[in-house]
Amino acid sequence: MNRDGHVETLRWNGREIEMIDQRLLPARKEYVACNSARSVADAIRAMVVRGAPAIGVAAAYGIALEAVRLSEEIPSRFTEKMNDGFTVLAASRPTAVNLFWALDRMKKRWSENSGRPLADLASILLQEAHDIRAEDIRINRKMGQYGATLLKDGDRVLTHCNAGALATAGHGTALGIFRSAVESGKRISVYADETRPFLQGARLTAWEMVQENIPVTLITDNMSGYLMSRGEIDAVVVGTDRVAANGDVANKIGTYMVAVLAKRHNIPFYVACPLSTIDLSLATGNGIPIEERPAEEVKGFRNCHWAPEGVAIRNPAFDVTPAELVTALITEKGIVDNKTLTDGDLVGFVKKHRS
Ligand SMILES: CSC[C@H]1O[C@H](OP(=O)(O)O)[C@H](O)[C@@H]1O
Repeated sequence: MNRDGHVETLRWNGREIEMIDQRLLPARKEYVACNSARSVADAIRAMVVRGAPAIGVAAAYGIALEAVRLSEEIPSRFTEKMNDGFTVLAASRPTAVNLFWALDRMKKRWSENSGRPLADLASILLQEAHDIRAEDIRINRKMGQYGATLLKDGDRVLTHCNAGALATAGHGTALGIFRSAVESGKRISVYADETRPFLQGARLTAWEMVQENIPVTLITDNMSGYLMSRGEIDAVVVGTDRVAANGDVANKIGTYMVAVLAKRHNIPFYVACPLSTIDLSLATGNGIPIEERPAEEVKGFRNCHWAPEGVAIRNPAFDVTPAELVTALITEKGIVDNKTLTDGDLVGFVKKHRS
């Protein structure tokens, strides 16, 4: 646990970045140490570390550690091998824009200091990774404060997948709003979709909430419509991996279904969205790359397979919710309501607030 008493998704041990192996939770909480771009890329692809902001932080450390390693071992091939490091990290997962945002920020830091001795450059890049990690926690806390104003005492709030401390450097985005609401004295209760096939909800969100005694009820993905129809859900709050300029939202597969059901039942559908997750280079959600993950993940779970051999399998890991279904984006700079989104004013909001 870190100073805030929250789980420490990534921690610096003085020479490597350690990250919780989220494939093992909740049964086991174990850290994996990474010391290079490739080892971080492998951890991202295998979902040792997952969640858009956490992926960005991990990638930043992957670049910094690559610089440290190359400056000590093969300084003569520093530029060539650093570019290889950027390439392997960029290829690890396609949907979360935070990965590319972090890589761009590290590349900018590199170019600003390219004339320095390699050891100094490596130190500067390592400090940049530390800063990205610390900023992420601050951003999540600001977002949490804004989002908590949208929840009422006693609200029953549904969430999908895990947008918690485990998906970030700490506090979480959607779950950060829940934590901030509880810190402000609101007695909310969480309904967590199990989120097949990787079970981020059943394994990670439920674990985070139970750890902190925030009331949480686990449901299967096909139960949310029933609970909404019975008036048992007051709001939905989810995270996101990439938001297009028009407000279309990419998030874990199944989010779109939840958004359609929320609209049908007049339940507010909020998206916790750091500015770093907004991709103004894409006009609409049609341009967001959707990761297709291994069929193995759908056949069963871990060593228990229930699908017959030979069956065809699809496994898109994300879907896109159109802006018209989004009640509001909750950012660290304030709340962007649906009218702003559908009027096309998200671009202006981002340009005004993005430093
Ligand atoms: C706060 S971003 C969390 C976001 O990332 C998850 O995807 P994955 O577990 O595959 O990395 C999911 O879309 C969450 O909403």
